Amino acid sequence: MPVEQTNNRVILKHPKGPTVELLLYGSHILSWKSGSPTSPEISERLFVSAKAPLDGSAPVRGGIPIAFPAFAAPPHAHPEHSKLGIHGFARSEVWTFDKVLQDDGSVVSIRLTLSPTPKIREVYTREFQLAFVITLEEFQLTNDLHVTNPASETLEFHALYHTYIRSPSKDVLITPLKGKKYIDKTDKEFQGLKTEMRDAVDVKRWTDSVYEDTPGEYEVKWPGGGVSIRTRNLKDLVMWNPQAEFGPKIVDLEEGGWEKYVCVEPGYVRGYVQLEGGKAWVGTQTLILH
Ligand SMILES: O=P(O)(O)OC[C@H]1O[C@H](O)[C@H](O)[C@@H](O)[C@@H]1O
Repeated sequence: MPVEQTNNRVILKHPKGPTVELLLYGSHILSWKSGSPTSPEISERLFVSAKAPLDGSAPVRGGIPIAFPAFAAPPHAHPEHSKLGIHGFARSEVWTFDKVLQDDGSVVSIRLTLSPTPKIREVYTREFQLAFVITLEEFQLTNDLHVTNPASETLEFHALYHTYIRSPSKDVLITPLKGKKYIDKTDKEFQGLKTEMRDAVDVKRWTDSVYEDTPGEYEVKWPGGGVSIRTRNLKDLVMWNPQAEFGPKIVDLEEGGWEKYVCVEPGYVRGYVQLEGGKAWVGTQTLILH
């Protein structure tokens, strides 16, 4: 079976060997195992902390969390987001497995959905419908977040994929961000925009940078591996790794976990997506293995 469902998980199995495993909680992708064109051995491509609870008691530290409708910590600037926790509610609600969209031998694709629940309505009063489409191919994984606004007034939101790419954080380099403006959240004295001067960005030090108006296509490289990221409708990019400076303060991050990943997070987080009543928006990331 190309798609298996248990109580709380869904597993996609590509006929060539790659798999994706996700929790219904958060529609949270926990695992993407795949070979690449240059190294056919199937291996894990995402990082999940060994200390992450996977029982739905808290958002998962690792994999691909979805931030919606607000990115980052309260206090949120948007009045409709004032009661939301960090990164909004999409990553901490149980989604519904809707259906298999495609299963033709080269592509396995499924859709999950989320609509307002009583719990969401306690903190967020706007109407919305979310659909998350996961598409697994031999060497790539695509995520499409569909946001529909069934109301008549414009819906304003952030959306972001908080992707934990398994990689040696001391060696990883991300391009092309030179010349791009960003907020350095680790710099408590200066919260204005800085300009990226580096040809390739590393995360050797504690990094929490929100780049705006980025190219939408990125290369994440390290000796012996790499991932290309292609995006659609996600104009910003967040880069995050706490390193030893901040990592030990994160209770659900395993000791030394910060050495095993880089978070490269395509999103729309500077300003809000403005979605007119009755319309839909799709934000896409595709991860392509080298
Ligand atoms: O701990 P979390 O809620 O998962 O957030 C983890 C990180 O997410 C983003 O990258 C933010 O820019 C960081 O400031 C935050 O620390």
